[in-house]
Parts: sequence; structure tokens; C-alpha cells
Amino acid sequence: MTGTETGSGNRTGTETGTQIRAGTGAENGPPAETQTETGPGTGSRAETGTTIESLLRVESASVTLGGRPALEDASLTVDPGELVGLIGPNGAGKTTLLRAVLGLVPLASGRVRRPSGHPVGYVPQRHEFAWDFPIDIAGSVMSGRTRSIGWLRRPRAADREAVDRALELAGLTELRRRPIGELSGGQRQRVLVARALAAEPGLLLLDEPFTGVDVPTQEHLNELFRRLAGEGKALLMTTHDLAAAARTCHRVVLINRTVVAEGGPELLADSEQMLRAFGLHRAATAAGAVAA
Ligand SMILES: Nc1ncnc2c1ncn2[C@@H]1O[C@H](COP(=O)(O)OP(=O)(O)OP(=O)(O)O)[C@@H](O)[C@H]1O
Repeated sequence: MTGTETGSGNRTGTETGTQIRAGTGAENGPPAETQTETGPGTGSRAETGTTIESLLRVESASVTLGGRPALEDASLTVDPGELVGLIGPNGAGKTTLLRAVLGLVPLASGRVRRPSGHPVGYVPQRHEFAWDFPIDIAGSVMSGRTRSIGWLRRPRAADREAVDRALELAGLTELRRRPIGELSGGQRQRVLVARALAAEPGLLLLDEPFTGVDVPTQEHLNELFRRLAGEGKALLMTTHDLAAAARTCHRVVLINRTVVAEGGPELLADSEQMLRAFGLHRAATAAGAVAA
């Protein structure tokens, strides 16, 4: 696979600096590395005679933050056309996993692999974004595409077209000249989605996109995410809205510092797995009440 790899420790290889375009200064992506995969179980899976290459593979990733493990031995994949929900309690490591994929936090061990040629779009949680910046929606969405290592590249015709399409997809065309500081929560959420889409990503990382948005906006985003998956993009979304996840996601991954279970959205109705994912099983085990 020709791709980008973020891993722990030192590596050798030809690095070509594939760029990640993201919403919060994550433009300096991890270095790209050319590597060859052989044999089954190394990144491609055979399906009906064709080979599907995952757009994201997280392999045994561990991250330590503030001296404590935030993520331990977590593995997941997201294939083209898949919308995967990352579900778990507060502090489970969901945002940490997304940030590790972006190379914003270092891996203590494990690795993240992505094929090259597919930019990553990142929709951070709204409170992580600087909304007091004096810029309108169109300018903000454009900077999601043209900003690189702290400076803005001059927009070209293709950039303007990509921004127009992103604004349209996010339902922001009419509002494009509104200063971002004057927007409602739901409008801000759509700006973050449009910023990420302006980069024409193959892989989209969404951190709690439904928080505080009204029902019509949630329906709009739901539809948009499904449509993007239908176009062959890979989406990984954290959410605490289990109903929305059950409705929208093709697959869900339950996480509580490590991956507890994964499967179809019906997993969200599996009370034992949900109890495990949400820490109750762990707490009971720690107290010696329940055998592991
Ligand atoms: N900058 C940091 N320094 C130290 N610890 C951190 C830092 N950021 C996160 N953590 C810790 O890492 C763990 C995982 O946090 P993370 O934000 O990934 O969880 P989350 O699953 O996204 O939670 P939530 O649902 O509340 O958003 C938590 O215990 C958190 O306190």
C-alpha cells in the first residue's frame, strides 16, 4: 500500500509529506510512507473477487496523556463507503483516537495507516474552534482548503469551485457572507462540516457533529453523511446520540479506552455490550463483584 503511516518509534523509508487538511490547525499531517503489503490480513480484504482497501486502519494504537493511558491497544478500520460510529462514555478516548489519526497526539505504540491521495477532513467539536476570528463563512470554508502550515495560499479556480460545492452541501450558500462570529450553534456545525468538505477528503473524521443541533439540521447532516458515504468516502464519527448513530451508521465501534465491541448498529441495543462499553462492567470488575 502506498500511504501515510503514523506510528511509534523510529522508522526508515521514503517520506513524501502527504498533507492533511483539517479544521483546527492540523494541516501538518503525518509523513507519508511508501510501503508494500503482502498476504492476507495486512490491509486489504477480498470481497466478491475484488480488493477493498481501507481508507483508515488503526492498529493496536495506544496514547498516553498527562501520564495516564487515554487509549490502549485500540484497532479499527474504515472502508470506502462506510460510516462508522465511535461510541463510548466521556473520557473513553474517542477524541484522542481522532487526534491520533491526524497526528496531533503521538502514539505510544501501534500505528495508523491511510492510503495516500485521500486527504483527511476533520470536524472538531465546536468549542475547539476560534469563532471570534473576523471572517465570513465563505472565507472560513476557503481557509479550510488553502491554509497550510500557518499561511494561506492564494485561492485558485478549483478552490473556489470546491468551496462553492462544500457550501452547497452544507446548506450555507445563502449565508456565505455572514461573519462566523454571528452564527448559531447549528450554523457553526455546518461551517465546520463545509470546511472539512472543501478539502475534498476521502476520509472524514467527525467529532460529535450532532451536539446541540436542532432536528432539521441533524436530519440534514445525517443525509449528507450518508450521501458522502454513498460517494465512496469513509466516515468515522463520534457521537453521544445513540439514536442518531443507530439511524445513520453502517457499523459501530464501542470504545472505552480500548475497543470493547464492534458490529452493526443493532449492537447499540445489546445491553451487555453497552454496559461493558460504558464502564459499568469495568467498575464492577474492579470492585470484585463480577468476574472478568
Ligand atoms: N490534554 C490532555 N492532557 C491530559 N489528559 C487528557 C488530555 N486530553 C484528554 N485527556 C484525557 O484523556 C482521556 C480521553 O479523553 P478524550 O477527550 O479522548 O475522551 P472522549 O471519549 O472524547 O470523551 P468525551 O465524550 O467527554 O468527549 C480522558 O481521561 C481525558 O481526561
